[in-house]
This record gives sequence, C-alpha cells and structure tokens, in this order.
Amino acid sequence: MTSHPHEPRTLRVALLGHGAVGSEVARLLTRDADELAQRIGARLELVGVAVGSDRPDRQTAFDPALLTTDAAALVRRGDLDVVIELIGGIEPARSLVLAALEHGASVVTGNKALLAEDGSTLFAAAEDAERDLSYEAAVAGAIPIIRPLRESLTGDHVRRVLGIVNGTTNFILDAMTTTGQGFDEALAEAQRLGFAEADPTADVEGFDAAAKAAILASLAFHTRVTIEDVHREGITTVTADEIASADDMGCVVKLLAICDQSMDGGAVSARVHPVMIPKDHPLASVRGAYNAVFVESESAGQLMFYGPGAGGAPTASAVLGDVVSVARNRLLEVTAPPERTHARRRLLGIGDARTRYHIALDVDDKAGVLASVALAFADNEVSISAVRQEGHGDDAQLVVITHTATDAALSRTVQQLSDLPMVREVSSVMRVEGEGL
Ligand SMILES: NC(=O)c1ccc[n+]([C@@H]2O[C@H](COP(=O)([O-])OP(=O)(O)OC[C@H]3O[C@@H](n4cnc5c(N)ncnc54)[C@H](O)[C@@H]3O)[C@@H](O)[C@H]2O)c1
Ligand SMILES: N[C@@H](CCO)C(=O)O
Ligand code: NA
Repeated sequence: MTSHPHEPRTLRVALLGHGAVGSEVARLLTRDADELAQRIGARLELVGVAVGSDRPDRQTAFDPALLTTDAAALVRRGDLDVVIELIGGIEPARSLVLAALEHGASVVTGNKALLAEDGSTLFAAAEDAERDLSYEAAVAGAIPIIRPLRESLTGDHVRRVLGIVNGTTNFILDAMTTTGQGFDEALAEAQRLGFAEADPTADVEGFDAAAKAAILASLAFHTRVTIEDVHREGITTVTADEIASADDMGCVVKLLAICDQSMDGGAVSARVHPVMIPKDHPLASVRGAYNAVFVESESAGQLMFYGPGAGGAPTASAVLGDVVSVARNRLLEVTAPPERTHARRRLLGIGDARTRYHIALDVDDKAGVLASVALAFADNEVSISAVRQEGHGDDAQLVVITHTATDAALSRTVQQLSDLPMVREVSSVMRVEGEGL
C-alpha cells in the first residue's frame, strides 16, 4: 500500500458475522473511527460485513452497501489488513480464517470452539502467512486473560489455572445456592432472564468451558491441549442437596475449568467439572453471570482476573483491543510472537488427576457400618480427612471428606462402597478444591 508520508494510512477491515458481538464491534468501529485512528496511527476502513442468510433485514451502524452474504469472496479480496471472525462454530469459520490468513490479513476471533478443536492448524497458518491471529474474546469475554498469559506472565512458571469461565452455569449454580432451587428450575429462570440459551447444552454440559480450558492450558503450559484432551462434566446432575451439603461445610459449588500439572511438573491436565470450594476462596465470591480466572505461578503467586465473561459490549471490548493491537502490527509490518508449544508436556487423563472428594452415602444405621465404609477407603489408599453422620434410622447418611487422592483410586473406592450390603446408595461424589476444610 502506498501513501503520502503526511497522510494517515488506511487499513482495510472485514467483519464476518453481525450477531450479538459482531454488531457491537461494527457500531464501535464506526462510532470511534477518529479515536481509533489516533490510537493506531492509521484509519480503519470497514470494507465489508459478511452476514448469514438467516436475517436479511437488519439495522446497521454502517453503509448497508457493505453487507454481503458471501464471506468466502470477502476474505479472498486480497487487499484486507484485518479480518474479524465473529460467526462462531467450526465451519465455515475455519475455512474463512485460513483463507483470510492466506490472502494476507491478520485475524481477530472470539471463536473458542474453533481454537480448542484445531488451534494448531490455525496458528501454523498464521505463522506461515506472517500474520497475527488474536483471540482475547475467546476466553472469559472482556476479561484480559489471554494477553496476561501470553505476555505478562511469560517470564514466570504458571502452576495452575482455575477458572469460572462460563457465565450461564455460574448464574444457575448461584441461583441454586441463594434460592434453594433445583437445577431445572434455576435453568428455566436463567432462560427467562436471557442468561441461558433456548438450547443450553453447550453451557450446562460444560462444552463451552472445556474449549476455554483447552485454550488456557495450552497457553499456561506451552503445550498444545485440544478440547478432546479435556475431561468434561457439566452441572445437570448437581442437586439442591449437594448445594446444601456444600453450604453446611462452608463451601459453594462452582463449575471450574482446572488446568494443572503433576507434582514433578512433567505432565499437565485440563478438566471441567463441578467442585465445592470454601466460601473464603476468591472464586467463591464470583456471583451471577460473572467470570473469573485464578492463576497460580511460581514467582507472581496468586492472581485473580475478574469481570464480565460474555455479552455483546464486553466481548466487543476484547475484540477491539485485539483489532487495535493487530492493526498496529500491520503498520509496523511485524507480528506478535507465534504460539509456543515447545514444552510438549505429557497430558494426564482424569484417572491421574489429584483432588479431594466429598462423598455422601445412604447407609444402614447400625454398628460396624462406619468400619466397613472406612475399610473401602483404606483398601484403595484414599485417606479420610473427616466423617460425619447426618440423620438416623432410614434417613442415615454418612458424609466423608477425603485427603488428596487420584480420581482412579476414588472411582475404585466408590465401586467398592456401592457393592457393600449396608450402603444403600452412593448419593453424591463431588470434588473439593481449596485449602482449609
Ligand atoms: N455472545 C457472547 O457473549 C460471546 C462471548 C465470547 C465469545 N463469543 C464468541 O463470539 C462469536 C460470535 O458470537 P455471537 O454471540 O455474536 O453469535 P451470534 O449467533 O449472535 O452471531 C453470529 C452471526 O453469524 C452469522 N453467520 C452465520 N453464518 C454466517 C456466514 N457464513 N457468514 C456470515 N455470517 C454468518 C449469523 O447469522 C449470526 O448473526 C462466537 O465464536 C462466540 O463463541 C461470544
Ligand atoms: N455462553 C458463554 C458465553 C460465551 O462464551 C457463557 O455463558 O459464559
Ligand atoms: Na478475554
């Protein structure tokens, strides 16, 4: 591109997707054009906005002549500097991102599903094309967490990342905690208030959080982790009784994305499941649809990143931050350092994950039951930290809290407990995070 030395340069931008986030990005790009030009040192010219064929009539913040339903042609124009992908899902987003990079554009995306499934292909394509691929919006919406992990903490050793990275499930669990509602009731309320989608599967079954866990683990441990590597359990089976039992112990139930490493640091794991955490843990105070990511690193210690994890405007903030940053790089004809996965650490399965457990058993209320139950734990080398009995007679229940054990040892223990004649049912098994119980 040639320009007079005193004329500000223009960078050509295409937007793919004009939904909740895309329409807000378009609005802010248009409204703040002058200010963004000052911050970047070049004007951003929106040259095309690709939309789906499902909503032909729409209000736009820009000249409607820019609208097209042919995203594939738009990304192949050959004169684009930045493509913003806000369609979501795997295809056609993947082909569009790859084509945009091949045709010389840097890409900004919020697409966690795509990055978690096929990040290595996309990052390799960006490196080959010598273009940026930025994705702050993909994890925890507006919260700056990708850049802190990629840049601020890249001289430190991240040990563990615990995240509340799905607002829908946090809203539902919080409602269950404050009102005593069951899951179905709390979900219906979340849908009525617009916090949960009509099809809530991706959120409540943990798929959305698992994609984010894969992205966080890849960055934290310099190792490619895909969504396939992430053990995933959602919140659909969390009961009001479990929430009440957590409360009795001074805990709350949260759906956490947990990225951690083995004791020797040689292997890493990523998993998503409900956990009980003590009410004085910083993550316990994250209410409603808010997100937070808690990072433990060797020198920095404990850090917490907190804020809105979703919504058109908050997510657009993260997208625009990336747009400004990749636009500055385009002007300087540089790129951010590529994704580093040099550490190639071994990935642990869920069986090797180590945590503490809260187990509730419906049992016969008679002499010797506790001894038999304790023996099942001892046989599997799972050490008990506390036991209490709740109820009597036909309502007798034992609640056992363990010390740290592997998931495999705990599963064997639960199987052995289920086979005991005096155990009517193992009614709840939930993992416990945080110190002090
Ligand atoms: N909404 C949020 O709070 C949020 C938060 C973080 C990240 N994200 C991510 O941002 C992306 C966009 O999310 P959203 O909430 O805006 O979704 P959305 O469903 O509101 O918008 C997506 C838009 O893409 C359009 N589309 C579909 N196929 C297309 C095609 N071939 N060409 C052009 N447009 C097409 C659809 O018509 C729709 O309007 C997703 O990757 C999502 O995961 C969203
Ligand atoms: N559906 C997600 C937001 C987009 O990642 C949530 O509930 O947090
Ligand atoms: Na973010």
